[in-house]
Amino acid sequence: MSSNQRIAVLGLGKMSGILLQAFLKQGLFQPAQIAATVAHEERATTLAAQLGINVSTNNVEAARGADVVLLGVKPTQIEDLAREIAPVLPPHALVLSIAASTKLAPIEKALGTEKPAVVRAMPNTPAKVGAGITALCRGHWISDEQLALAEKIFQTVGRTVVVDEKHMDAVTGLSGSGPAFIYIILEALAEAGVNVGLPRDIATMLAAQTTFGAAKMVLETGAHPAVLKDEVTTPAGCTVDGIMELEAGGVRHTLIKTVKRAAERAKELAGN
Ligand SMILES: NC(=O)C1=CN([C@@H]2O[C@H](COP(=O)(O)OP(=O)(O)OC[C@H]3O[C@@H](n4cnc5c(N)ncnc54)[C@H](OP(=O)(O)O)[C@@H]3O)[C@@H](O)[C@H]2O)C=CC1
Ligand SMILES: O=C(O)[C@@H]1CCC=N1
Repeated sequence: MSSNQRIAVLGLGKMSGILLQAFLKQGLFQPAQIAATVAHEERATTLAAQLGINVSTNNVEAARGADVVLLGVKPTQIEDLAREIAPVLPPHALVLSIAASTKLAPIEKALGTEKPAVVRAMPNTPAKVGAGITALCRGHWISDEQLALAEKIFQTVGRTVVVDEKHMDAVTGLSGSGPAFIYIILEALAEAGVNVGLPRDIATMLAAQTTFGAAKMVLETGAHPAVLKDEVTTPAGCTVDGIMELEAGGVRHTLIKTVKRAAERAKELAGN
């Protein structure tokens, strides 16, 4: 970003905090280009000291004249926030909403200008280590250049994929919420390692690296996961006995229901 462009991060919570720290670390924005807000004064003071940026509780002042605005508040707060900042946003401002559930149309309507430029994004917390995935969908008046800018911003924290808005709740259930599901699976695998006699730190490292390695195999070979699974499964060996237990435990059914429920919840949250 050029040094005279400004970003406002409104609602500097867990997810937008991860993004902002990555932007700073990668040099996408310098501290002087950033203004952020939270709800509570004492949190604003702490974050300003921690991050060396301007953090306040004043959304209007933070958004005034901003080139890029990242909305990081809860889904039910997005429309009010958009209405609050609408009068001070320059016509060219690119608004990025990371809220689950809240659709583009009500955000565009709340901004009220003739052709507001809004991109909806669903990032995830592995962004913290540069291994995030962000799904983006373009608002009604987003130019190719603005979409490219949104992609560039989120590519500082991992991969991006552009989807139709109709897929955003499904994305939320799979990759937005997904890290939490994987952590539980990882924790259970580590517990399993402890159960068969491994020290906990070694069990956790084995579980995490195995998960990472398997994911990297899928991403880099492009092979179907079932083909990769077959490579591991020696006839009459150990793996197939393990797989029988996994299937008896209904892991597929449980994961399908898990993502389905999270995606349904994403439909409900904002109430639009
Ligand atoms: N956590 C995740 O993994 C992901 C979250 N999201 C989305 O990100 C959004 C935030 O979630 P998350 O980061 O988990 O939640 P947090 O509760 O951590 O963040 C919400 C932030 O909004 C601030 N806030 C509340 N009201 C206002 C206001 N009126 N003006 C300015 N700031 C305000 C809060 O301030 P204070 O700290 O002072 O209370 C808080 O910092 C949600 O819409 C969620 O759907 C999207 C993808 C992944
Ligand atoms: O739990 C949530 O609602 C948010 C959206 C995806 C991840 N966290």
